[in-house]
Amino acid sequence: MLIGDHWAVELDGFSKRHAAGRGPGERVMAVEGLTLKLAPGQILGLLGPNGSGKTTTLKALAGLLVPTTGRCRIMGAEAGSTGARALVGYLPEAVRFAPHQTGEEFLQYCAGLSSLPPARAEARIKTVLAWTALGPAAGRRIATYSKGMAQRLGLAQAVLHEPRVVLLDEPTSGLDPEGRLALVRLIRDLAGQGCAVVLTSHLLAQAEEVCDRLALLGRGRLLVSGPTAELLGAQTRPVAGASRLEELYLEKIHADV
Ligand SMILES: Nc1ncnc2c1ncn2[C@@H]1O[C@H](COP(=O)(O)OP(=O)(O)OP(=O)(O)O)[C@@H](O)[C@H]1O
Repeated sequence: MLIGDHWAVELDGFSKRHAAGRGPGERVMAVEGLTLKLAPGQILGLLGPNGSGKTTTLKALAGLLVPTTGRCRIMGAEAGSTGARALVGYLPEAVRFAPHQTGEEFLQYCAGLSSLPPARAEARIKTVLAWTALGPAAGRRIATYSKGMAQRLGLAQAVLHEPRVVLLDEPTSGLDPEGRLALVRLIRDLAGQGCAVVLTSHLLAQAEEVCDRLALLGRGRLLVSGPTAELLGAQTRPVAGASRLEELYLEKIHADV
């Protein structure tokens, strides 16, 4: 399960309060006391209603937010440290591309941000363009890309520096079935290469199919987590028209009032 003595991802009592206004008392408790672990090569689906703390958790793991309390670690390194940043790749929910740039220029820019040496940058850009099937479109302006192509480019930037942990915020949202399938294949491929993947999604059927483990958040707190097969195997109450995961989701969210 572990590489060395470390989990790929470890959240230990992670809490985050966001400042919601100018006053010191105006705070939003986005995540409260979240403890989770993920081994290399596993895919974790972070689920929950809007505002339940999924993006806040990913941002903390990416080192973009400092925990209010608790710890977030990537392969044993404190999230946000130089060591952890080199090991983690992040695809935000909405990537902001400069539309005048070509796909290749965008990746060159990202390689610069990651301080990849020129020869390694060139080789990695070639590899990720081929991996995401964007090679033929590499010289085209991003403004001309379909949403599926833009999302694959976003994934290409997330893995450019060969991270061991990849964080994906709603990676297949808004994609057509073919685009979704292409992303799912790439995500599985990453796990097959030994990466730990944490993704958020509102698409329960897809999460059920793709994720080895699931964690359901409600109002910033962990409602249930575990291996997908185990969680769904315990779900026996039949609800007409609902999948086992939809059933579990609704049961836990409705109980969290
Ligand atoms: N920068 C911020 N400043 C203040 N409050 C924030 C900030 N970011 C998030 N929040 C609040 O924290 C809570 C959790 O938000 P978060 O974006 O993590 O939820 P989410 O589960 O990712 O939601 P969604 O499914 O809509 O993407 C919400 O109440 C949100 O309004």
